[in-house]
Amino acid sequence: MIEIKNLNKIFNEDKKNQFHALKDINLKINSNSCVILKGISGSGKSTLLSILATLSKPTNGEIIIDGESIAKLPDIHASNFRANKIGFIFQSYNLFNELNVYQNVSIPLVPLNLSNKQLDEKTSKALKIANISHKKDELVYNLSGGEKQRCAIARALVNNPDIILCDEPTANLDLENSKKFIEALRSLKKLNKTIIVATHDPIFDDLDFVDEVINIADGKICE
Ligand SMILES: Nc1ncnc2c1ncn2[C@@H]1O[C@H](COP(=O)(O)OP(=O)(O)OP(=O)(O)O)[C@@H](O)[C@H]1O
Repeated sequence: MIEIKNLNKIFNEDKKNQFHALKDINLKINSNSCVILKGISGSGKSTLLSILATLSKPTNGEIIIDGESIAKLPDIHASNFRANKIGFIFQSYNLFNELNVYQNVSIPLVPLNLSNKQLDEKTSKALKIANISHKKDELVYNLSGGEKQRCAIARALVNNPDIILCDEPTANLDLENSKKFIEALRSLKKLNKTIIVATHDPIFDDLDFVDEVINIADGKICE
């Protein structure tokens, strides 16, 4: 269970360009559920996801994930938390073009100090689930958009995280690849992951495996 309590994010606090991006957010997200966080550009979706991923800290408020308070974790604990619990799929994939698919997918395992055998087993499994094993030796630079997305899915899965966060995952995909991404999400749901997708893409409307749609506007949750 993810509990968000009275969460606020103010950028550039006390400066002329201060901006209140998240305003008193309160949410409960059940484990193994798939939630769509819907809102127009600039509504605060990415800000909320990056705080949930411990990639940035809130100005105030609490986030409790499976009983652990994560909002103010010191950086070293935050990176351990991420390595064990979180898979993140970014809008722009955030892959290293000059590395091959296998190398990109195995990156989140580096902090875990695994043996080569364990590293290979986990990486191969993630490549298989994301249906990108056949390109494992290819440089990411040479992949199509849909293949880059599948590589990003494999990287998000490689540490077998409980929680998968997706930020505008279909923004750079055509309709066919967007539909394939939806089917990949459906499979992740069957693997009992908790999935949060931030999007304004109508393709996520009315999906049978989505448990809840949360609307966000101007940094606030709309009831
Ligand atoms: N580092 C920052 N400094 C100042 N303002 C910021 C910063 N990051 C985000 N913002 C502002 O916070 C608001 C919310 O941004 P956010 O990226 O969370 O929106 P979003 O809903 O994800 O938008 P999009 O769909 O376009 O990605 C925006 O107005 C943005 O300009």
